[in-house]
Amino acid sequence: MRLTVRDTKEEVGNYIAEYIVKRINSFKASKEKPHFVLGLPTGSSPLPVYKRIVKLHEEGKVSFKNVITFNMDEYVGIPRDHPESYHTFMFKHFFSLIDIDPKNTHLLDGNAEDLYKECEDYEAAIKAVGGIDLFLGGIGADGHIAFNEPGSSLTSRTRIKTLAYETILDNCRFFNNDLSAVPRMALTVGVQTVMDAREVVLVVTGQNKALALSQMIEGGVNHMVTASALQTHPWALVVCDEDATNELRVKTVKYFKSIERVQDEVEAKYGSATSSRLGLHKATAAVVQQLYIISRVQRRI
Ligand SMILES: N[C@@H]1[C@@H](O)[C@H](O)[C@@H](COP(=O)(O)O)O[C@@H]1O
Repeated sequence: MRLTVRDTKEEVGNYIAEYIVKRINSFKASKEKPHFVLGLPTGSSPLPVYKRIVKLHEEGKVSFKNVITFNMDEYVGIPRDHPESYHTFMFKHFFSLIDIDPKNTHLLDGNAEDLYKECEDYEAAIKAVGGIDLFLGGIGADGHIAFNEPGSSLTSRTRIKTLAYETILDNCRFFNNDLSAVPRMALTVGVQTVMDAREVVLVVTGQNKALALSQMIEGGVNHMVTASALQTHPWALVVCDEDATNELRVKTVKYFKSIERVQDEVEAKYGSATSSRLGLHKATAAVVQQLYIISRVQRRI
């Protein structure tokens, strides 16, 4: 797992937006795999990401013509056109502002007649398009990813979940602070559904996420902090702002910042080849070799 720290939530949004746009633009469509498949979250933290992607789209720097999306979750029992439904959120802040074909956007239907079948069909739909290439996620104050509340199985798949009281309290701000108006249940992709994505990027901003961030990065893999499962993902990136680092050890933050500095040096030296994992691997190997040679020369001196 990599951690990238930026000063503000806007900078976090810009960084992730540009990262995702780069991925979409470097995707090579083929007959077998004509679409880039993107997993998406709702919440206040990803808003700066969507804002920046929309801007890049307006500037003609990215198109969503060959992108398919799957959202992480949706409340059960509120109308699709409710101002706080995740359907409304996604169309308002993203889908209506880009050139995506609405047929290519997928959201769970929290009003489906058979909610179990809805969840099974969602997993099947993800599978049918070859899995998710990049899953963008947020984190709850209790460390949940999507709506996988504490105690969720780390091998869970799309299903119905009862929301934790902490999450209901957190989300109350979106429902005019009326606790009774917040839905008590949701449909959510499982931890394993997220883990199956080829790449996962997590947006973590604000002081209220600091404890969850330290638990997911410095604690062990634990079902009480479901986002910690990402520690075992082969390609996970967490991007946070300074406020969210408040509970991390200074050493942890310094460590990840140093990794980023070295990577920047490598990229400056080896250029765009490093944007691919293979390129980065080769470049890193070359740098390691150089450092080894330098250290031997120094020892002789
Ligand atoms: N189901 C969503 C999560 O996917 C999201 O990560 C979380 C944090 O939201 P916010 O970014 O508003 O703090 O809210 C909800 O619980």
